Amino acid sequence: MVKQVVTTICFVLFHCIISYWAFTSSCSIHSSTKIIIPAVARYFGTKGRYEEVNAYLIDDILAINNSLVTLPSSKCSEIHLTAIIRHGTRYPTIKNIQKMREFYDLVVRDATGNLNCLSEIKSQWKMWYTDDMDGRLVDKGREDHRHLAQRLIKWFPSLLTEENVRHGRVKLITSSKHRCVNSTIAFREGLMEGLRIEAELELAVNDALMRYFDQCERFVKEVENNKSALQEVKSFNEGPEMKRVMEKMADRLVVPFASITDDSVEAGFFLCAYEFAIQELNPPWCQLFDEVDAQVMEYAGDLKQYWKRSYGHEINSKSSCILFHDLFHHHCAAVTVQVGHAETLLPLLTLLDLFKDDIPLSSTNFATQHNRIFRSGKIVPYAANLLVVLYKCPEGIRMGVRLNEKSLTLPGLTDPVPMYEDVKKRYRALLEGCDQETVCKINNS
Ligand SMILES: O=P(O)(O)O[C@H]1[C@H](OP(=O)(O)O)[C@@H](OP(=O)(O)O)[C@H](O)[C@@H](O)[C@H]1OP(=O)(O)O
Repeated sequence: MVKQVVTTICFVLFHCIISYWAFTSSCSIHSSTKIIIPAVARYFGTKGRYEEVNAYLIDDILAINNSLVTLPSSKCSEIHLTAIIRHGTRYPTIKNIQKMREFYDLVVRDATGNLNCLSEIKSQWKMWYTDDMDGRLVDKGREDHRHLAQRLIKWFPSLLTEENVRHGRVKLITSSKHRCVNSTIAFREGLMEGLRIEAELELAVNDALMRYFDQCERFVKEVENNKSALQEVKSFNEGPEMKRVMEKMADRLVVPFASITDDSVEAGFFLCAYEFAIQELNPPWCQLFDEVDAQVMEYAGDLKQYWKRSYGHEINSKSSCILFHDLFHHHCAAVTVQVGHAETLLPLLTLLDLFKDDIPLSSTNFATQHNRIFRSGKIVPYAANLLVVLYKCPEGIRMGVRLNEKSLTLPGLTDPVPMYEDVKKRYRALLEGCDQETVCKINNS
């Protein structure tokens, strides 16, 4: 009898353990100690965290990884740093909040699937995003910039100094958008905290430099206001890969296929991405996508960036001529920090011929682009940063370029820290041309 009671107790205990594990493993997963990263987090594109690009930061947000950076000889000293930085983690824009709300309402109203996550979405999760959030910076975004400032002090201790701050040799420039202004304020706070000082440090709004795309008439006419400029994106969203994602979503929710659109699956993917990026949760929304779905969603996002901000149209990169020239015009500052958008960085990186695949991204070659170089989540996650350093060496001035705190070798050059003169030779055509007024002029021909 005793043996039977003991066996029963063990069986019940075992069943409880299994069912607890099954529940947590199939839905939103909270761990009291570590953040559980959604399996699809690497596919969030421009909605992705900076930590997904530099995973060592997850354990120590102030760590710097010297093995990722190539320095010139120790006889060289840093004389100038330009840092062009995307704002930190933000809320969704209003257009996406509205899509997310619509999808949430559909799931709550119509979904009858028996996935554990669906019951969590229907019984626990509440739509908390409101239109007024519209792309504003979140607390995590302030942290992104505060921490980046403190890491840059560790990377450049001879440039980011109390003396340079107090003598006006550190300049802060920002886009007028609230997420950029607030990121720059957070960056400044991180700087003061890292240097352990309190000092006056003005920030200057400069949209001609940080939002040049708004003022480039040819870009506005030929891309921003021209729906056909993103035809590849539209075709992909209407194509077989996206259709399969939509079908699988309808099957998981057990709703009519016709009620799931490409906007629905994008909204669901954004709910997953934003819940993780903003609250560091692994939300039930992420369980509605498998890895293949996530790769398709990532490619749709990359197609948008490619055709609207990068190699898709020449004017995309040419619209950044003003920022390109500014990069080679060394203000009297020791450090220039410029805070903008993904669309501030991507055209400039394109103008420098960086992240260029041999085969253009199109609506019909997803299957062969799995190993593409152009992955927006790797290039411009939240707080992405392009660092251009000038070094004074016995042999002359050298230039080092880093993206997201990793050294980059400029295309056409072999030295990871080339002579400045060689860089200027490599980009001579742009330095002698690439006149903003000329390239942005609408050809009335
Ligand atoms: O899809 P949304 O509305 O989020 O697109 C945003 C841009 O976000 P991104 O596509 O880069 O994730 C936003 O860029 P950000 O760097 O400021 O986040 C951009 O400023 C905003 O206008 C939206 O871009 P769109 O091209 O107008 O859709």
